[in-house]
Amino acid sequence: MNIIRVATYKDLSEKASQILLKQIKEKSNSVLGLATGGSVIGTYELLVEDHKKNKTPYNQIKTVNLDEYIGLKPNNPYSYHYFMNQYLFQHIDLLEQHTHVPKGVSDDFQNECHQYEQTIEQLGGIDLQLLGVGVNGHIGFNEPGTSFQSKTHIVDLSPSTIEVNSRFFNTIEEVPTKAITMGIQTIMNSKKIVLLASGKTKAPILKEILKGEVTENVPASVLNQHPDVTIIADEEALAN
Ligand SMILES: O=P(O)(O)OC[C@H]1O[C@](O)(CO)[C@@H](O)[C@@H]1O
Repeated sequence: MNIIRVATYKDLSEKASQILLKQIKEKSNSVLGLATGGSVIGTYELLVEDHKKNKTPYNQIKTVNLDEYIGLKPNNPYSYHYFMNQYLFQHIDLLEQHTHVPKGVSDDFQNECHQYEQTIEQLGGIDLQLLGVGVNGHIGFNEPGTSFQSKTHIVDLSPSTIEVNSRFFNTIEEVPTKAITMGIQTIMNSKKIVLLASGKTKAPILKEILKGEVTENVPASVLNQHPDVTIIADEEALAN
């Protein structure tokens, strides 16, 4: 595991955007695995700024997102589809048909999960997967106890996740209790992984991950078994 220590969230976003831009420049048809949540907003803002200034092309880039809340349509302002359009997709020349976000509304979720895995396979796999990490160690919405062999599946969100993510909703009651998420095996099949950890709330879980012990109680600990993981963490997240 390669740990890049930075001072602030701004520096973390700067570093992450540089790594993504390097990937895009080296492989213009890269398949990027994308995340949502607070950790990645600064990175997406810098990619948009770069595109406006330097016209970095995204027209051959494909994207696959980690997760989506069950019950939220793509046009719901609280959905991850909406998040991605708001913070990234609508500001760059990425083709909509090249973006893939798991469907939060479907009459056959088992098929949706299977189709999502098929999509990733047909794209040739993920070249670079961007991750945040939940305070309980979740990656995507893979909560503690999720099998390391899991593929895209439906999850019951943990109380901790519902509580923490309620900050993006009006009330905690509005937070969906289920989600569709890439599985841990799906994530681990990515060629490269970049995990962002910012702020003091992530210090305890980051310490767990960096211990090196691999346990399904800490989903992100599985990254210790991946050949090409970069963790970008700021001082607060690395404070013991
Ligand atoms: O970056 P945040 O908002 O701390 O979220 C961390 C993780 O939690 C999720 O938002 C799921 O709750 C992931 O998509 C994200 O990587």
